[in-house]
Amino acid sequence: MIEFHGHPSSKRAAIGAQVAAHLDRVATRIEAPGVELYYREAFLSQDECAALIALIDADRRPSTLFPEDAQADFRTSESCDLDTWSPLVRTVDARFAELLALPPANAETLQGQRYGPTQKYGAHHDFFSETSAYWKKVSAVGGQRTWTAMAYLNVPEAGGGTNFPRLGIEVQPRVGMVVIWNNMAADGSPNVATLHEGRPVEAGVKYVVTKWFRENAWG
Ligand SMILES: O=C(O)CCC(=O)C(=O)O
Ligand SMILES: [Fe+2]
Repeated sequence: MIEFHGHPSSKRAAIGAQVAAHLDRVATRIEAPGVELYYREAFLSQDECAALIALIDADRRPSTLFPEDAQADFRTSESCDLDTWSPLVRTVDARFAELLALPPANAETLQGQRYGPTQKYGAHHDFFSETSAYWKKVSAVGGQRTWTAMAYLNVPEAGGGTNFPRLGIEVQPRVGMVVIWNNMAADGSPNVATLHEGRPVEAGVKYVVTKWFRENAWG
């Protein structure tokens, strides 16, 4: 099956190599065929996780999809953009940028997400498809999404892992742990092997925060 989502890019290839070299020093690599995937424990403290959960509970509403045209049962979680001016969010934003050694200006607004029982985020890519109707719009504002960093704020009683079906890897939530991956292949083109899903929560609730980095300054 041919899945074309975009062309190689020397700029994105360079971002990939530079961030991976940095993460090799500050995070742990998960062996994954053809994908740069890392984790780091205790990226957020227990107190920070609890405070972020409170912010998400105050603001959450049914998640939207980007683009907005996918099936209704695909992303059933609730989510919100976290308040950029909150001191805690500013601290966490700065820590994400430092973790990846990427310019803070390239990061999208920190997104919080809550999954109750049965809720999930179906298999998707975080990169934008250059063949999509929205590509023109997003490419003018920040360009392609390169790296994703997602931190777990709690551990659900059952379910809720982050599954990469093409890698045969399912990451299990741990409080304060961050998972980081490059959505681009080595040549800077969108990497379909990064397909991933938030598995349904079977019992309890799951909270995460996600940071998506663009190739250029965003917003
Ligand atoms: O909740 C998860 O495990 C996955 C979330 C995700 O894919 C995202 O925020 O882009
Ligand atoms: Fe994702």
